[in-house]
Amino acid sequence: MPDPAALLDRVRRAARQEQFLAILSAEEAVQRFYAALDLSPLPGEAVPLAAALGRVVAETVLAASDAPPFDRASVDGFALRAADTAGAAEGAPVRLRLNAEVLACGVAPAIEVTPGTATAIATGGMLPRGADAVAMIEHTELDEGPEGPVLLLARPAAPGSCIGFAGSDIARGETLLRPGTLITSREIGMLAAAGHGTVQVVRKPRVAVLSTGDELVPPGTPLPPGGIPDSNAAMLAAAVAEHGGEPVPMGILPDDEAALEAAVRAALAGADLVVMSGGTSKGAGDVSHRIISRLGPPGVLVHGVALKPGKPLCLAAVGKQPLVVLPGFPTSAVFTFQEFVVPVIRALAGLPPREEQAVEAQLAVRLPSEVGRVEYVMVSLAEGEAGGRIAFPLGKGSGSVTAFAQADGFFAIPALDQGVAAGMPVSVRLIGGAVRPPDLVLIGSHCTGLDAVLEALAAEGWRARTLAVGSLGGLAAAKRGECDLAPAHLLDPASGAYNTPFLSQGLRLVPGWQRLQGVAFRPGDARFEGLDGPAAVARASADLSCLLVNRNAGSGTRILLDGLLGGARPAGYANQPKSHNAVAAAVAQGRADWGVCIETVARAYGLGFLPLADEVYDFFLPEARAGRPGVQAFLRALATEDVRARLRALGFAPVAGA
Ligand SMILES: Nc1nc2c(c(=O)[nH]1)N[C@H]1C(S)=C(S)[C@@H](COP(=O)(O)OP(=O)(O)OC[C@H]3O[C@@H](n4cnc5c(N)ncnc54)[C@H](O)[C@@H]3O)O[C@H]1N2
Ligand code: MOO
Repeated sequence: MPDPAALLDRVRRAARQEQFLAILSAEEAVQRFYAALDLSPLPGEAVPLAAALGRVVAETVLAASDAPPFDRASVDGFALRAADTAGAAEGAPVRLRLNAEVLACGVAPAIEVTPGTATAIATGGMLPRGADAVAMIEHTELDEGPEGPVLLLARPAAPGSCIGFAGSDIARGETLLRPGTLITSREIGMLAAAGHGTVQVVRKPRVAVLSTGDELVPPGTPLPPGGIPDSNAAMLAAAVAEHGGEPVPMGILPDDEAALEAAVRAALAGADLVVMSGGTSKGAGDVSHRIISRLGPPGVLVHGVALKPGKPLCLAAVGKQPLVVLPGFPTSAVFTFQEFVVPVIRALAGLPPREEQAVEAQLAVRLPSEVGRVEYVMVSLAEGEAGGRIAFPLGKGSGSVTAFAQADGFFAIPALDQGVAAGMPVSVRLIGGAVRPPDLVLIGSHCTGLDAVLEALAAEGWRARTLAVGSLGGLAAAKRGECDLAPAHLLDPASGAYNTPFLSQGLRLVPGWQRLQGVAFRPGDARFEGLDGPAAVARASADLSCLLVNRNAGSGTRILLDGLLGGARPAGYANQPKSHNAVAAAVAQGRADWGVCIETVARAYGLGFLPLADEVYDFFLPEARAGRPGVQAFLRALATEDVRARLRALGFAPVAGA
């Protein structure tokens, strides 16, 4: 733990200092970085075929042998001379004396097929000298003559018939594979057939992966207070392998200059490329900077790029060896890795540039953007009413670990634009290849009960996509025809009824289940114990020391709570996470003292629970979408006793007739 005075000093120094080199555009950054590197494929190495899968061919491979290696029969039958069979007909078969050998596979023929003779041969058997055709066994009969067995053939055989000629598939010396070919099982089969036991492949670029940060712990180990699992290193190592590199995990380094410098030097010595993450934007960033400047020219080439996510990206080189410091935020790290580092790894690995694919889509909601940086927005794609695609921003910031993983793609908002209006066309670059539209799109409120229905659907092979945007957001999407179902729990204060009052033309309501909303608090908290729900809300909201964890605007829970608060703004009101789980977690961890969530979730976190409302969770269904197979499957699943039993087990009460 650094002492507070040292920490303050570090903060002051960081604040004084010019943090970034001149901020470059992404294009300028790429140009400056790549110009300093040698991006030709690494030298080749011979590997046995068994180890060649996924490798890249380093040099042109010429076939070492013919395939097939000799003329061979392509049917079971008799090797013979075509000229002998002229005039053969039903009723007037040609008679050929059978030679005393049988040419099974792997048998070298010993007897020449002379005029008037034939030799029995198996599919794949080596053609004997003298023979120039093979007759299928089905077209022959055997007879016994004075000099032994005789073949009767009732139809003529053309020269070359039923023969696979040597080298007809692969000719020795023919080009089999060219440099840059990715070796799959198919290439391996060809290599084996053409006489190769090994193949020259591009050496995999070794990519050292280092994480920096005192807060990081290896994934899967218990988190100390303030600890964060090192997800960047795990993700980066896998991404390195996905693009033909060999990850060299170097572990987690504390924010300590000497240790970091030693580790970076070791990484440079043992790898072709060094990728670090974390500590690029603030105090510790200076550390990386100072270290890099001591490693040798040219050093830092780029620090600061006008894009979001990824502004603090640092691109450097030692000699021609690339060294990259990615921002610590996971989305920023993965995004900048994909954009700036993947092309380098692929080039060194001898792989062609990654194929980029873009699709046009309509932006579902208005999106503001900061002027001055190109902003990349991660989106989920859904099918619109007219068959077009709709892009929904995931709405997760650079600190999210899920945004990149869950997005179908991203689009760019130019640096000088203040945002994009809803309904505008955007060009979405796909992540991870083509998107197969889901069978079912649900947009709206999330409920743990929904997982029970979707699990049953998944078991039948249906792929559903859910976007949790809150009940009101879902209702709006349903009205615009952008989803198949909009799960919602919307209370109409005037009538006290749920959901039905919000129906409009073109929408129908599919009954779901009832669930209990209430106040969650830590058991034993005397400020709540023994009260009923509404009394607890009244008391807690009047107590300044009692911290609320609120919910996001537009969520049904927020509407319920706002109704109960009647305009009051208790302490903690600005803390507005997006799920029941996040509310329960905040209370359980003591970051807040109370919040509103469903009973099932409160209980799962071991919290006390004071009921507020038995609310109804239903599904708005756009009429135009009712006939879709995915929707029909959903309705069927919802009605099965299995799903209803699962819902009851989770603490939900399925509505009769649902
Ligand atoms: N005063 C300023 N603050 C920040 C600026 C700025 O310009 N001025 N830039 C912001 C931007 S933009 C980004 S992006 C982040 C990047 O910060 P760093 O690269 O310095 O990263 P850290 O501070 O070390 O970490 C940020 C965040 O990410 C978590 N992290 C770090 N490494 C990992 C890892 N291996 N696995 C998972 N998570 C990791 C770390 O715990 C922090 O939560 O800075 C903004 N701030
Ligand atoms: O540029 Mo930072 O990467 O926005 O989060």
